[in-house]
Amino acid sequence: MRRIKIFDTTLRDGEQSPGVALSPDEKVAIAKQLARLGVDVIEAGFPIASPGDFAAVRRIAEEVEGPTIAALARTAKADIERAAEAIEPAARRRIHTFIATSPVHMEKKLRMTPDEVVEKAVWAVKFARGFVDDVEFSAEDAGRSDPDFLVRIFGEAIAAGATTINIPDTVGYQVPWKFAELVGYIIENTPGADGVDWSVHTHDDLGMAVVNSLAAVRAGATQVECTINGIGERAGNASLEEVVMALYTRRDFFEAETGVNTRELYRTSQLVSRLTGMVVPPNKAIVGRNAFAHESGIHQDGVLKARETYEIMNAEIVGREAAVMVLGKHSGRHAFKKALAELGYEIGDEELKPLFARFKEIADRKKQVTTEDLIALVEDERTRAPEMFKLLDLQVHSGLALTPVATVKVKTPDDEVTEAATGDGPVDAVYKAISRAVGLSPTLERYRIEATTGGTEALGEVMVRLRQGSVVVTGRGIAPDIVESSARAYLDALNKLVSGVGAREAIEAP
Ligand SMILES: CC(=O)SCCNC(=O)CCNC(=O)[C@H](O)C(C)(C)COP(=O)(O)OP(=O)(O)OC[C@H]1O[C@@H](n2cnc3c(N)ncnc32)[C@H](O)[C@@H]1OP(=O)(O)O
Ligand SMILES: CC(C)C(=O)C(=O)O
Repeated sequence: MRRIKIFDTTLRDGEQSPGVALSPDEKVAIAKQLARLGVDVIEAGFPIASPGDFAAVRRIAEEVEGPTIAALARTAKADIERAAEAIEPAARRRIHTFIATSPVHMEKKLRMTPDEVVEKAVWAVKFARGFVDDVEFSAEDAGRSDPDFLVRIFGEAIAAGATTINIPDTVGYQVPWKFAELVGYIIENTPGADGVDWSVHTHDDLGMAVVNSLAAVRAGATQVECTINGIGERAGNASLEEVVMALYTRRDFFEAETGVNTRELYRTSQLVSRLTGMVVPPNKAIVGRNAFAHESGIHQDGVLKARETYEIMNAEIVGREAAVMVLGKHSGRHAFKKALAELGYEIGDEELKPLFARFKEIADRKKQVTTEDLIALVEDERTRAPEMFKLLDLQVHSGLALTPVATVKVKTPDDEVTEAATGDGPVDAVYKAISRAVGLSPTLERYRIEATTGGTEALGEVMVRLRQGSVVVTGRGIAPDIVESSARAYLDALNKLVSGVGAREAIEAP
């Protein structure tokens, strides 16, 4: 196995994400977690950029043990001196100096000739070597640079004392085949190539940062520069967790390993997301909320039978809880039954049928069916009386300047009856319309509504108590729409009243 070094630049290139500014305390907290994660190098910042950045790099150099602490510097005297001063307390320290090598950058931005660029690079590497033994040289925009010019400048940088050579695809222009070709060509042709680490630093402008880094590893790169959650300038950098887990999961192919403790990946991702305020998309590989969740029936059934049918990694290996089954409109009977069994409900095939049908009805109207929804569903179904009256349709009009009016269609033992009524509120109107339809008007003694979970997505669970003479019944109804759950609860109670199921004598107050 080849050992690939992980160079984390969350605190430098990651912090270049628009809208992100970390305080020194926050940077130290992230750096300590990166050390626990086991990265080889932490690029702690760009000390010349600001007094705050200098202070953060300095504190990381003082307080964080384990990884090499690197600081970025242009090929400028003041930058290199400031970087050297900032990392001075670290046990292992690196100065990372860079200059652009693409024609457009040299001509338009730096306004320098290629010869001047080479001269500046050589000078900077030698000057940095005066402070530290570990110097990284990067050819900014290497992805759009002439390969032979890169061979030339890298050869000279190595001769000047650079110990790591970085090939950045600064603007995310590369594609894996071409990038692998470029990296392979450079390593093969640069004098002194064997004595240094070969690094890549890729950006995600075309969504290829990770795959370009992996292609470079195949072509001989020994270090990958990346960030937690893939944050960074513009569309971001190669995501550390994706690079690491790709190398780990496909070690059969890459024949390479990193020193990262993968079980710390999720925790690190959460910390970076919290402190930077950059939300991790739910579908983000490895660390997104859905990365280890299964929603569809066929997948859930497969995973229940053998996890590896739909999982290429265990969630635990990246520090997350085991894969979760999310119940929704695509779920099937196997996952539904398993979820109920986990809640302690022994459900036979006969009972499963109507329960599953109602679950699908609810799931069609609700994004996710929660544990609380399931409990309410089973309890509702189990205490249900034979359906003499069944709700077929319901329409309600209400508003600030409208008298609420409800129209209901109810199936009775003999017929389908449609009735309408007005009321003090939409529920009152519905209850009056149902009473007319079924020819019963018991007293509504109690009405209670609860949301099964928080949020506007919750199912509304309604409980009503009706009284007719000395007989009392309670009814329950649940649905995503609270007027519908009110109607269902009322009809459930009416069914109990006429069937006698669950009916009891009222206890009169003395
Ligand atoms: C690809 C990357 O991600 S590189 C890192 C990018 N990160 C950052 O820029 C964040 C921190 N940057 C900063 O705080 C500021 O840009 C500073 C402090 C570095 C410089 O600020 P200023 O002196 O005001 O210069 P400004 O940023 O406007 O322009 C950059 C200057 O550096 C020069 N420059 C750019 N890269 C290099 C280099 N590698 N070596 C030497 N000079 C360089 C530019 O040509 C320009 O010089 P000029 O003023 O002679 O035209
Ligand atoms: C400084 C270099 C490595 C960089 O960030 C880039 O080229 O994107």
